[in-house]
Amino acid sequence: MSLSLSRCLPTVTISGRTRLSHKSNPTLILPVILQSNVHNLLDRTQDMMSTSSHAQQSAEQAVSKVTTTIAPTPATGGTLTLPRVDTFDELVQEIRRQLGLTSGIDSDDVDTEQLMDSMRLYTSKKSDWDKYAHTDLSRNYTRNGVDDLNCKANLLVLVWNPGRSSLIHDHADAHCIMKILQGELVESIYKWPEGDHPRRMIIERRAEYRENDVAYMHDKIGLHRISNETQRPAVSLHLYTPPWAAKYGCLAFDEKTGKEFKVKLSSLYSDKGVVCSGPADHV
Ligand SMILES: N[C@@H](CS(=O)O)C(=O)O
Repeated sequence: MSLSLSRCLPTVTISGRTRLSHKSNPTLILPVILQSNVHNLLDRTQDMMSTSSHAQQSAEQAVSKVTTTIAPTPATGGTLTLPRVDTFDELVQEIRRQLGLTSGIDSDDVDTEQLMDSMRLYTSKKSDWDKYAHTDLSRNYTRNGVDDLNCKANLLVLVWNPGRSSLIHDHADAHCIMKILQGELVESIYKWPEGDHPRRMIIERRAEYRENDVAYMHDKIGLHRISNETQRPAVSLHLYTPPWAAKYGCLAFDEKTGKEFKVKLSSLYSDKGVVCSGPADHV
């Protein structure tokens, strides 16, 4: 039973979530219904055979089998079913679908946990995304456009040179989700500077990420800088939604004084695999 279900459903269930925000989407409803049928079956089985603890045990086992078979659980929470994401292109399609379902590009419309779950479901494969991953040793990193997701976001592949970092910066009130596609990156999270006096910026914490890790950042959490502290290039996928930084730029900060300055983020090193001309204006 578990085998045939997993074969016919190209989906993955995230266990423990109570929220089902894509009620209108049949690709999501179908597995949810099927899973709820299994639960109905269990209820009925339990009603009919309430005196038989053996039957009850088997029914419970049946449900747990289905859940574990169609439900690797990268996140915690109730029950939410997401499509499988086997390739980079499928991940882009899935992000497009999720952002397309929101009512606008207001930051509050975005279900960042679901986007992060889909990013987690994809296992990085270099041949999938290599055409976007342009390297330029004269820069700290390159910003390579993948998709603008119906103008609702920026999806970028960043290629980080060894020993290089971004500036400390904000995210223009947008959500930033980052998945490591190759190598390792370190995120240093800083407090927003307070007061008018120049003062060294305070690091709140450091996080180390490896291939396939997914991280989230927003101005409400603080400011950050990403660094490649290894001797090898690293590659990361960044989703910015809404695309405010590309539209309006973002703020960067001097680590020693906390002084802020505006940075444009509208130009790309390459777009959809094709190298663009023009100077870098990124952080
Ligand atoms: N936000 C930076 C990359 S990172 O340091 O998060 C950028 O888009 O260039």
